[in-house]
Amino acid sequence: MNQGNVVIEVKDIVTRFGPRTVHDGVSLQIRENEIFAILGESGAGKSVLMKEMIMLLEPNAGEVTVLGKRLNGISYREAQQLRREWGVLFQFGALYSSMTIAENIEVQLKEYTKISKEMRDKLVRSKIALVGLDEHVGSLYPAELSGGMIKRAALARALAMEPKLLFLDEPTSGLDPVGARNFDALIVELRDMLGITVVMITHDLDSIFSIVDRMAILADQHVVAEGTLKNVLQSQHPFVEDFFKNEYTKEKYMDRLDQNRVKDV
Ligand SMILES: Nc1ncnc2c1ncn2[C@@H]1O[C@H](COP(=O)(O)OP(=O)(O)OP(=O)(O)O)[C@@H](O)[C@H]1O
Repeated sequence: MNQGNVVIEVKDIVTRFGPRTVHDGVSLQIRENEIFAILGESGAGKSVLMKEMIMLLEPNAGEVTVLGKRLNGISYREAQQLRREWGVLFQFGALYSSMTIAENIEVQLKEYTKISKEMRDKLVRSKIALVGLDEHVGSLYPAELSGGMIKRAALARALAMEPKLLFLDEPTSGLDPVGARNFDALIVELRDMLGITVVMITHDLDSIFSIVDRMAILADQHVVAEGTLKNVLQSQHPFVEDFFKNEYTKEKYMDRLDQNRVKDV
């Protein structure tokens, strides 16, 4: 597995909304082929940071570079090209309710490519299979699917353009424990099979302990810890202490914490 090249670089980002400063010099690097998590308490600016990576928001200062392209001052043409390189799974699936699952998956293929209807149908079928859904799901509407199926359908849509990067906003939230672990396994499988890089916002300790390669902790307008679980656990920042070193976590994940040999845990 190649986990060398930096595919996303965030450098000294400052983000303000009116008088509120959300980021005040946020920097991090995400490498090719890794599963990278953004952690932090509610309101820490995780979603805003992800939106800045996918050009839905612009920071007040600092630089974001994605796949070698600086987003500051990027031309319309380059921005459109870059948008094809990523897929995004928003927190609540965000499928179009008036379209079937197949039509939802087809949206970007229609918008960004000139491929024939027959080929689009083939691609849609292959994406539905890729995320582990049954072929007939393509003709159903979002309202006819369970929460877990909606997540998978939204993932199929995010993968429609065969992106290099996959952004996931709390992918396992709202899923039951079995569904959440199955979804984690799917993310790993897709990363391995497709060679993509995965960036996810998560609060899910099971995901963090089992599938995440590296992570960044956002707090106090900064990245207060970044790296592998082992690196992050060395931090004594109050968020890290509360999130990873509380009694419940220590008991439930004793093995993983022991493997990472953290002092005072
Ligand atoms: N478009 C916007 N306009 C004004 N304020 C915003 C906007 N987007 C986000 N904010 C503010 O920025 C802060 C960070 O929001 P963000 O959604 O990034 O938090 P988060 O870390 O993702 O939280 P959560 O875990 O609750 O989703 C919040 O105070 C939010 O109200």
